[in-house]
Amino acid sequence: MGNISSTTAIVPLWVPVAVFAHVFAAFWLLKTVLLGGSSALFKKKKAKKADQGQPSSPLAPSVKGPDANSGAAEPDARLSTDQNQPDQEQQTPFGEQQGFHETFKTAAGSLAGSEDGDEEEEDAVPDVSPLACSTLRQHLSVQPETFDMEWQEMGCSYNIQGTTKVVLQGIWGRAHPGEMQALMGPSGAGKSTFMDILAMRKSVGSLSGRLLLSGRPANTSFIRKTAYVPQEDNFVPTMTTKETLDFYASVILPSSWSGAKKHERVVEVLDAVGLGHGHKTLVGGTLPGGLMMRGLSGGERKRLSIAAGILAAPAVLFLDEPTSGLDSFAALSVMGYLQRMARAAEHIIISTIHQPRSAIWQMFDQVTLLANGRLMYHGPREEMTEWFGRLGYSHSPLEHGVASDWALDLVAVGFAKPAKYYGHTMRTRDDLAAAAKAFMEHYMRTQDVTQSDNLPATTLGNQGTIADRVRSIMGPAAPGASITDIQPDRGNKYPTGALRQFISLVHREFVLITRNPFDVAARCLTFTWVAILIGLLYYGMPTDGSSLRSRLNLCYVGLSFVVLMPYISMGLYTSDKKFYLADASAKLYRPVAYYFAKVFVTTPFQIICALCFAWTLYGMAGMRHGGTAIAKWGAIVTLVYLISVQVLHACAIAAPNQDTAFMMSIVWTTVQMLVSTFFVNFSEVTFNYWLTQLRYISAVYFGFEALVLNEFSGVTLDCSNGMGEEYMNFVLTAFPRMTAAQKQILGRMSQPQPEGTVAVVDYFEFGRPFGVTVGILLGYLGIMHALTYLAMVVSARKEAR
Ligand SMILES: Nc1ncnc2c1ncn2[C@@H]1O[C@H](COP(=O)(O)OP(=O)(O)OP(=O)(O)O)[C@@H](O)[C@H]1O
Repeated sequence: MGNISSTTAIVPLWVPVAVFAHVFAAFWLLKTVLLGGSSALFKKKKAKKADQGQPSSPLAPSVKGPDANSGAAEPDARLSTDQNQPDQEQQTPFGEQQGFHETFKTAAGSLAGSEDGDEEEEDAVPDVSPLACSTLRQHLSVQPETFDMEWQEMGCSYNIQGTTKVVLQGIWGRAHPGEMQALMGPSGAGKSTFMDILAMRKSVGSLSGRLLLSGRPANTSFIRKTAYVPQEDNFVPTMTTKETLDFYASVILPSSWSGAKKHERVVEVLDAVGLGHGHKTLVGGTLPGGLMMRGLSGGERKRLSIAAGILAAPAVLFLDEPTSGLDSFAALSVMGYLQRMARAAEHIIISTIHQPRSAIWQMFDQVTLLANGRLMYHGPREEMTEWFGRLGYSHSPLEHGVASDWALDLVAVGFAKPAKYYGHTMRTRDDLAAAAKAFMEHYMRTQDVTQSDNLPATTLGNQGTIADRVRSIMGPAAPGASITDIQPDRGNKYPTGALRQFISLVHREFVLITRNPFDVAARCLTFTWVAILIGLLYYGMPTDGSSLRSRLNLCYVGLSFVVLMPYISMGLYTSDKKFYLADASAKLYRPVAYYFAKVFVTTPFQIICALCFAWTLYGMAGMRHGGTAIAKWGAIVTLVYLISVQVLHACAIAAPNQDTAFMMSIVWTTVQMLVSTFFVNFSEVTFNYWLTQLRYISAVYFGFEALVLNEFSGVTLDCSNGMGEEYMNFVLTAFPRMTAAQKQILGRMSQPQPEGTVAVVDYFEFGRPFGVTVGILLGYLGIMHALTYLAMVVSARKEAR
């Protein structure tokens, strides 16, 4: 039997804990501030360097920013280092208005004025001359495997409530190393579907078709030779460009590569996309929690995406709308770097693109135009207008502008197209079908289509066979048709092992949370300040029986705070889901590596925050003295907090949106707090007693029991003055349905006695051993982790394309 000490507040506990919390938070805040500051300084220096057009390494492109072009005195020097080289880009046999040089000159010159003085603008267009590209090629440490691609009769259909919806049919084409291919079409034409099939990343729908690499059927190893750059990147805003690529290098480059080789590759790729001078620049963007962090410009960010895409030297790089969201000059800059990489490293680039400006349009070698799931054109960019001219749809540059815009207008049907603006154009699906059929006949006639086992023979000039072929192509795609060589790799999809991924993810998670001022630092301070606020209210609690109510309340207040506190982080949990799903769709790492890394990094910080709260409050209020009691209080409060965090995290992942996540969490929290026995003793519930069984899912119920036992068990409060009228009235009002026996206990306590035994533990019918409660709470936490993980994996499956 111990006594509650007559000295109340435990100063040696709460003061060091509160000081630690502030130093801890200040440390992380300072690190973040210094990081942001150095980045800002760095950016200024970098802007100067870019203005001077000084390459920082042999790989850095000789670039000119908008300012450098404004004089237009020597614009072509940049693009034609080798004056003797014939200018391929100017070969526009079918009447394009401007060559690339000329268009770029005009565009860059006109933009220069508007960009003047803008220190943020870091974009520049690289030198894409053959000499510059071959110089770059010589310096690259890794060369991608090169092969010709040929795809035949690709299609996709979905079974929707028993009916077959054909979204893509009869798509043929080819691509060669170093080539830039544009994939265009109106919205819903099937561009994403086609690109996903071609990239072997499509896992839903009935797929058909065949992919040949240098004449041989592709197998699932093809997926490792490709990279996919999505429209939206998924970078951690608080990482630098170098750290970002280091992370990608660690998870996508083969484990057999040494650290030095990976480092070399990261540096050369950053140089190649013109980011070599800003290794320490933060990526920036919106942090989970809403804070905007200054970082890369839109164009630089897109170039970083491209750098991540080409890091593993893929033979084929697929890009989804690489210029979306960029201003005109940044878009030109990004595409310039892309073209340079395609030429230098002989990547095949296949990119969806919407309404490219003239200069960008002319960077493409080949074009695939889709409409309504059909192939309208596939071939050289400069021959597209000629082809449609043959069908009677003529392009007039003066009237219709850029050929790409005109082609998109031409194949867009389903809305009024006044002849005044559109001239002779396609208006109906029948028009599209007729044009697709004509193109297929043309393609079969003019292309040396590779024979393969699954496809009927097609030979140049064999009209009968071609007609058969066309008929089969133009018919609806056979439901359920699939050819194995375009199925996604379902085996070992990851280039690195789970442990390697775990280590890389631990580093990224650490940076993600410690550099976010809303995360570690703010949370630690909030927990401590709230504890101080509550502690001030309870500071100097008496040590006799009159403190019974306060001590009991504090047990409950401590737990209710940690149950409610995770709500301030709901935004972090929902953004975490978005973040994970984007990476999962890119199949960057195993879900289990991600989950363990997340738990491994976040749990210690959560424990620190919970303990700062628990012990500051405990010490200030002057709860039961003694190391064991203090440790037990800290353990229970922390466990309930971890459970609460995990429940909210699980809700954020399982729910389709944040509002639903809030609703699910609030139901759980209500149960936690109501069925904790603090508000109503279970034996007093006469109506709907079954509801009290919900206690078994209430972490607060178990936690409250442990804290009450910790505070009162084996303790004798001095009741020599009795509890007094005030406390008696409080207890009677708070527990109106008391049994006669309970009232008797209370009556005893109300009388002045030399030493009164506190009957709180008896009243609540508490008695579970502390170890059992801890075991139950740990089990609860484990189950919540399992459910969160399950919800994560299920959500990722639902996102399958
Ligand atoms: N899982 C699916 N189930 C049923 N239909 C689908 C599914 N996914 C896509 N579609 C349909 O397939 C068609 C082609 O879609 P896709 O996303 O490939 O077009 P897109 O050309 O990329 O369009 P956008 O430019 O708007 O992205 C659309 O009509 C779309 O509604």
